[in-house]
Amino acid sequence: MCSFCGCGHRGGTVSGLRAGTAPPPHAGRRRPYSGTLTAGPSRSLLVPALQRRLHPAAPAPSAPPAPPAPSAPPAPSAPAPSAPALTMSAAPRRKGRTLGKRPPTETLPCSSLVPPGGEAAVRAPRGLRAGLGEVRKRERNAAEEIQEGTALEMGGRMLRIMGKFSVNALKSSSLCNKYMYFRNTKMRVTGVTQRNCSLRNYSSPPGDVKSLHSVINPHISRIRNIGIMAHIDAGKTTTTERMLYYSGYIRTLGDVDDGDTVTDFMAQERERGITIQSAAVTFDWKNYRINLIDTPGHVDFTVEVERCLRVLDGAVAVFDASAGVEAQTLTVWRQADKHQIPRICFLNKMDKTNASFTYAVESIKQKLKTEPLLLQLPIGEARTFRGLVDVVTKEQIIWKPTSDPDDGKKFERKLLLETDDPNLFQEVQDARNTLIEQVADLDDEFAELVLGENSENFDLIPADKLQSAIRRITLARKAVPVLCGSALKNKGVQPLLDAITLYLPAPNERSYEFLQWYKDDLVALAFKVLHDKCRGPLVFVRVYSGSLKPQSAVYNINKSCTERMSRLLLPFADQQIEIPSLMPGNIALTVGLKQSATGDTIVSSKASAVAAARRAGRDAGEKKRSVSGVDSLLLAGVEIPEPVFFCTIEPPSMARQQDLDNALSCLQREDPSLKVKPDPDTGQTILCGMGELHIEIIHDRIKREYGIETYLGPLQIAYRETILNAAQATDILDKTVGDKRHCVTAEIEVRPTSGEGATTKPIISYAENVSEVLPKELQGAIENGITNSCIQGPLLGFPVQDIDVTVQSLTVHPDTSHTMISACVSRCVQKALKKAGIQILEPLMNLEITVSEDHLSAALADLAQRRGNIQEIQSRQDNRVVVAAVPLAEMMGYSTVLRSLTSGSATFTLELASYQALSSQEQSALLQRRMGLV
Ligand SMILES: Nc1nc2c(ncn2[C@@H]2O[C@H](COP(=O)(O)OP(=O)(O)OP(=O)(O)O)[C@@H](O)[C@H]2O)c(=O)[nH]1
Repeated sequence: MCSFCGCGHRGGTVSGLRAGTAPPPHAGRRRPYSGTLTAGPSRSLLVPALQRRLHPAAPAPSAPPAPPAPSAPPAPSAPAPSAPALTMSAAPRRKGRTLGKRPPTETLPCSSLVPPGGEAAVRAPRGLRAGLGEVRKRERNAAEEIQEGTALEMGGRMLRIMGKFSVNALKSSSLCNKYMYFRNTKMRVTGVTQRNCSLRNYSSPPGDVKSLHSVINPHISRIRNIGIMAHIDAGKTTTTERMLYYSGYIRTLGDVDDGDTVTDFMAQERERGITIQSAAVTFDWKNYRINLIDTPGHVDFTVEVERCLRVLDGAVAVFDASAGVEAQTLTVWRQADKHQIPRICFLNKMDKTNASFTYAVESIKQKLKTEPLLLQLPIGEARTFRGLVDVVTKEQIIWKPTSDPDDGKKFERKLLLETDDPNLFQEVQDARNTLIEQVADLDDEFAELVLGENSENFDLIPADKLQSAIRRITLARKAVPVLCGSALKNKGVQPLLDAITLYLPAPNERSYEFLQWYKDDLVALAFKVLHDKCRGPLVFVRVYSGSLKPQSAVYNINKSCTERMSRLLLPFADQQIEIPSLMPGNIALTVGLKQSATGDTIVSSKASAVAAARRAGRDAGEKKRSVSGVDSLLLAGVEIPEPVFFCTIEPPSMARQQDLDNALSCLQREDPSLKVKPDPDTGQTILCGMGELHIEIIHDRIKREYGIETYLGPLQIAYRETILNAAQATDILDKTVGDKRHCVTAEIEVRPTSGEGATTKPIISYAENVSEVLPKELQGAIENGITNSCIQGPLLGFPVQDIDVTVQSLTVHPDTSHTMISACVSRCVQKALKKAGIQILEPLMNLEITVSEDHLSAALADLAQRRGNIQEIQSRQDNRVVVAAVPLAEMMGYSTVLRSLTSGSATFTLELASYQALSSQEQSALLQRRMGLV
């Protein structure tokens, strides 16, 4: 039994659960798991089970000995088993029968595909690999047993069987000539060959020094809450995967291109090779606890990045060393500035042709306007990149292919001597002197040291003093340490991990103003919600003060409700471990919180919130403020930008509308940038998103995760409306409902906002004669009416932006309800807006295209046809970067066009810049289109 959800899934509880965030294997997603524990222990056995794995030598406490499983994978330290490999043939399968002549069976000798002991060559097409679950299911039905670690050849490709579903040792005779199906492919096992296949043996934390206490609650000074952020494809996920590997939490390296990394666990992520959802993983590195969040790089998921930054104490900005600072890097860098997050830069992809350390550093200086501290220098570049020199200690770190596979675990670290490489030695010497001068300029304490006894010889300055000064500077965000490496080639990740622990802050080194009002009471922020089919919503929380305990009630300030949390889980690499408490500074998953959504503040009780509100009120000089009125008590939520695309979404039949509504509300809790609303005219459900990819992914998730095949209407642009002139209107509402007469007379003026803004929140003011007599309780009803009328503009129903609204006069009959006041005010504002003359605004996007010189003119010519305004053409190594402003309406399906224009060599990013007015012809053409006249 699955001990998490109580469903019938058989398999290890601890090791059987997926990466950080995913459901158990039976949920049908994600790769299968190796089962170091064959039968799921009960909840109470979780901690002892963990203890046993941490101390493998210790006898199991009271659990009955598990029956010997013939297929159980070896202990982590044991050599990989020698498992037989299957050879299969593939034939197309259509509607349940094979059409035409069966293609000849091709049997390749396994040895030609899998090098001895080599997993590296076992590369299956992503789709096929994702479909192994299917193969496995068929296998089970056919009562066949395949051993984990088996290599399976399919269509001439070798596939690894990654799940554990063997009972008997593999017998070629019993498998040969049996058919299996995968999607439209019928496959036959034609041979079984004994081969060594290394196992991906997940989630056995190294059983060496860690005690249970350190696993659960490390000292706060040893916690690092870190995010990995960058432009799309810079290598965040690859770097994260290496970190998990070197810290010992996964046994084999996953690969983005193969779709088997720990943090990219959604089917869509694995198929597309991109990160869509941030994933939180916890691991330990040299006695430090690292809670790491891998964030998406695509601009459509910027909100996801921002909400993660909210709970981070530090970040690693990853760069493609051949491209330097790219468009999305700038965006996330600004977000990190906003949240005052200390950062480290990691120049990745140093192995790439065109990689240039100097170019990347220069672009950090120029574009990010920050001071880079070069803590490392590369040894070689591009193909010759083989290691780095630590500028602080003057040690060279060289990765030599000493092991097979060359996983980068082993490297040589020794002092760089002049005799080793005189040029490099001089370069390092110069770089160290420059670094010391930079640090001395930024840190007074270090300056004293440099100017004192060591002024004559910088070589005498101890490395630890320099490191401490670099730490202070990084924490104060006066400069950023820069490191380099190649995650894919397994170089530079261990020094990066060291730098994270050395230079990025612990939670107690960050200051949060709100903590003073809570004393030591619990304050936590829910920063991510996932829906697990079995366990319901899983809410990721970060604790700022106090402690969280399972089976306890907590109070959600945003939702004003008390909720019960049933369990607390640590997302250790790709498994979730139940813990008895969560201390300040730490991040964990909670089970049981049904109401909490992303961005909600959680405290221990309502009384605690009220007490904190009172203290905050006292501080602000305002006594007796209500809890709801104390915004400062809520941890700053994430600003969600307005979506730029929308489309209608329909279920396959009316009977499934309820299911669709439910799926959408779950997805909205996970993703606050997704907006869902009914169309006021047609009653259809409208889906609003941040981009084409965002909506496509949501559509796909509804199908895969909720089993609803929905129909999307054409993708449309979310325009905005504004007014051209000031105007005034009067409205009278006089209605008798029952025995009550509701009577309101409102006179309201609207004006275009004078300042720069692009805000859809109207600025509300009251004429002096109104504000003097207006009872406080009516103010809410009036402001509701004004805000509601601005949500849907009078011309096309788009939000109205940049307006000032002044209530000139208001007369209210004593019996009038607040709803009637709101309705009258809303109608009055609509009247005034119509009189003021409506202008439609369209989203204007910042477009950045990276294109080779050969295709530049084709891309520019195409932009000219799209009303594009080219602002700049920069050089980036051998490529050109075109920066332009283009209306979003012209960018539909642009990726396909650009791909064909540039033979797939160009890339682009699109980001909302502002809203610009449509010309009168464009506006009338749009009106006609919307009315269906053209
Ligand atoms: N040559 C080279 N390629 C790399 C390196 N690191 C990552 N890559 C490749 O770059 C591509 C993108 O890698 P990811 O790790 O998915 O990048 P990412 O930043 O996580 O991407 P998103 O999450 O989609 O933004 C993959 O094809 C990787 O194999 C590296 O050090 N060198």
